[in-house]
This record gives sequence, C-alpha cells and structure tokens, in this order.
Amino acid sequence: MVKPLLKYCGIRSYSDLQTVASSQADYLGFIFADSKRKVDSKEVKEWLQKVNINGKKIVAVFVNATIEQIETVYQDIKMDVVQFHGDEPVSEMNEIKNKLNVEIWKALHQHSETEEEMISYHNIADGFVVDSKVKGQRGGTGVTFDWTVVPKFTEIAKRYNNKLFIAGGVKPDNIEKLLDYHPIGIDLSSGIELDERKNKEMINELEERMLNYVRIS
Ligand SMILES: O=C(O)c1ccccc1NCC(=O)[C@H](O)[C@H](O)COP(=O)(O)O
Repeated sequence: MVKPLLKYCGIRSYSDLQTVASSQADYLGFIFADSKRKVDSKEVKEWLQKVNINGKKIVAVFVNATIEQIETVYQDIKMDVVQFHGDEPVSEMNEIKNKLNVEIWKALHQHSETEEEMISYHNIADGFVVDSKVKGQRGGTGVTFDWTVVPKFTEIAKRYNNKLFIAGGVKPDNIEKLLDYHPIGIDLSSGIELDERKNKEMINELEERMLNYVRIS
C-alpha cells in the first residue's frame, strides 16, 4: 500500500508549527474560522518566515468567509489550497479558483448523500475532506464516522481524479483501522493534540503505526 496523503490541521501557534514541521505530513492546515484553533494570518506569516516546513503545502480553512476575507488571508500567506468547510456557494468557490492560484477542497459532512455531493462538486473541487457530522460543530470534533463507506468515496474520487481526505477523530489508536480501508488521504487535528497543543510523541506514534502498516501491506 502506498503512504496516504497526510494533513495535520489546526496549527494554532508557533510552537505547533515547529512540532509539525519535520513530520511526515504533506499538508498543514490553518483555521480562519470561528474555532478555538482560529489563527491570524499576519501571525501565521511570521511563523512561516521562521520555520522551515520542508516543502509541505499550506491549506487555509474557511467557513462561509467572503471572497474579500479569503483574499486578505492570501495577501499574507500564499496558501496552496483553500478548504471550504461551510456552505459556500459554488460561484464563490469558482471565483477563488479563478482569482488565486490555489487548489479548492470542499469539506463534506458525512451523511447518506455524501456520494451524490461528491459527484456534484467533482468539477469545481480538486479535493474533498469528508468529515464527521456533529450538530453545532463544523470541524475539529474528534468524532469518527463509520469508515466502511470509505471505499465508495475513494472509488468516486479516483473516477474523477479528485483528492480525498478522511477526517474526524483519527488518532494513533485507530489509524490502523482506517488504513484497512485504504484511504487516499487522512486529515487529523485533535488526535495529535495534548492540552490543546500539537504533541510530538502522538505524531511519532501515529506515523510509526502508519509507516509500519504501509510497509507490510
Ligand atoms: O479544527 C477546527 O477547529 C475546525 C473548525 C472549524 C472548521 C473546520 C475545522 N477543522 C477542519 C479540519 O480539517 C480538521 O482537521 C477536521 O475537522 C478533523 O478534525 P479532528 O476530528 O479533530 O481530527
């Protein structure tokens, strides 16, 4: 099995950024939406000037932000990806895609019609983050969904050449169970946090389990 793409999301401090900089992550996510993990783009810009992130790509996560708000963040951080984690209209996603040189990822909260949603967004979105549906929360919930549906989502993503990240409650203890479903990508935030900070030991344990699994399968 090839190593899945890995995204560590919710980097909320300089120290978090130092912790994840030398990890196996391919993508680092910053939250520009209401959340305990919300960051300020000017601060992130300063952190990124001081820390070598070893070529990892930057994902900026928004929930129902305006085009102007996204552009303001882009002036500080030339992110590689804009992740739409709310109910943004397709017209806004298209406009951002055309104006900024970024990939567009659409977050979908997993439910019975997620496959249809993936198909309807496949042209505009370069990738999907399928996350758990938790009332009153958009993301970073630490809650898993039933991963037996992952192969169906993977088939659709491959059919349309979209990236696909499985999110929601992934942590060192359950990563092998998720890997049994051969995800294209994995996205996690709270599962590598201790006392609200990204934790090096948890990251090491997660990556060791993931790389061992990949080696033997
Ligand atoms: O992480 C947040 O606090 C958050 C808040 C609002 C919108 C999105 C948010 N996170 C987006 C992510 O991509 C997270 O990595 C994803 O929800 C998984 O989080 P977790 O269950 O904690 O691993």
